[in-house]
Amino acid sequence: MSDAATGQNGSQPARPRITGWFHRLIARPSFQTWASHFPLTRGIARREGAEMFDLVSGFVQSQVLMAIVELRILHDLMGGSRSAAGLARDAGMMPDRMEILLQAAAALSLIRRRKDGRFVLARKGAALLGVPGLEAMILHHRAFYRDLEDPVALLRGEVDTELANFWPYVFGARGLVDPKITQTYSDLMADSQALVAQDTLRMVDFSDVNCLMDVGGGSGTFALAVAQAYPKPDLRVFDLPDVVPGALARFEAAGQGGRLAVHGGSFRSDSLPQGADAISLIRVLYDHSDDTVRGLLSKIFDSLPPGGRLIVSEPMSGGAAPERAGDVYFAFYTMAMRTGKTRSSAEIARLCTHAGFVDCKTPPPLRPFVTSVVSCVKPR
Ligand SMILES: CC(C)=CCC/C(C)=C/CC/C(C)=C/C=C/C(C)=C/C=C/C=C(C)/C=C/C=C(C)/C=C/C=C(C)/C=C/CC(C)(C)O
Ligand SMILES: C[S@@+](CC[C@H](N)C(=O)[O-])C[C@H]1O[C@@H](n2cnc3c(N)ncnc32)[C@H](O)[C@@H]1O
Repeated sequence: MSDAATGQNGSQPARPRITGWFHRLIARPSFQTWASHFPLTRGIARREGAEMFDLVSGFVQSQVLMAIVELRILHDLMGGSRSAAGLARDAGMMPDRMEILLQAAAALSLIRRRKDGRFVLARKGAALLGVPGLEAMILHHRAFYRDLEDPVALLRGEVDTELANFWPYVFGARGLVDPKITQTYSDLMADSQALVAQDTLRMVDFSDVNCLMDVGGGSGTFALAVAQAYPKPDLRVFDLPDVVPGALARFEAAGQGGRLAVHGGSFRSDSLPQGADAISLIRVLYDHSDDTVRGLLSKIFDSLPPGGRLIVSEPMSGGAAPERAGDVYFAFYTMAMRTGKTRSSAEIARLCTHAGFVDCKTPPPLRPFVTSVVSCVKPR
């Protein structure tokens, strides 16, 4: 069969001829002009145009958001309406420049422009303030923007990325890093865990679990969310030795100290303790290479009893059905980190099956930009 019939690499079926013809037609400026006027096609043409412009200008929208967060405009508006002149004075900026920023934020529905010209908070801006850790996450995107400055060079592996150094724990480098900086990462990770824990708990039932070990459980945010949602299970957190004391402190502060045991170690070099009948991996696999993941899954398999359950929860690629959060944001984020990758639920299920697990399940994600879940079982 020719390449035209099988696709260039022989693995994809060829596109029907009609599609190529159709795409050539759509790519013609004269057709676009016609379609933008013809009553049956003008709605689609305008919508596609607006979507395309959004794609083209998305980076400016993100920078507007960055300025709004850095200048704490949403916090200011929480106290009531403000004028551009007043906010400009506070920000050390010319009023006409602040007006440009506020007008942009209003166009993005973060704030609202009143008839008298003053600005007030809009629902989206208020909601943003309530998402745990989101402002800090937006501010840390400065490093990500710099890594993305030349995306082709990034894809070719020619960029010495800043994100590769941003999360030092990934290679267990905590001891080498200023404790204040380490605390910043831990806070960002713990805050951004809140929504992940919420969605995971809505997708997975832990009521029959006697002992859950959260591997790579950080400062215990997810383990504590499980403890607070379910009275029965004992909790364990396995993480690097410098990290696990944070989990003990979190459980103590929540009055749940008696339910947690911690294990300091590295899942690269140490075996995992036995005794848990369920193990969770929350935002762990996408930090690591396939080799590390294979080794970790095999250690988890060995440490679980027959019938024991593994729950993986992290943002995932859409795989056969590409998806914005996983395939744009998280895929490029993990690529810039250079240690791991964003995998689809099918890829994760394959790795779990390879380790010996069966009965892999993928519940429909509630918010793919927060997390997706794969769960599986060690055969009895
Ligand atoms: C009462 C009446 C009349 C009306 C009410 C109307 C109503 C119900 C309005 C709804 C308002 C509302 C409650 C909105 C809620 C919005 C929420 C919850 C939005 C949540 C947004 C979450 C976002 C945008 C999350 C973004 C997460 C990011 C960017 C995470 C990045 C994580 C990274 C980079 C992790 C890195 C870890 C590593 C290093 C890879 O391992
Ligand atoms: C992205 S964080 C996720 C933390 C937590 N599960 C969450 O979702 O917030 C990855 C965690 O894996 C831990 N980790 C990385 N390498 C590890 C290793 N070799 N052994 C044990 N834990 C490790 C890190 O310390 C960190 O707490």
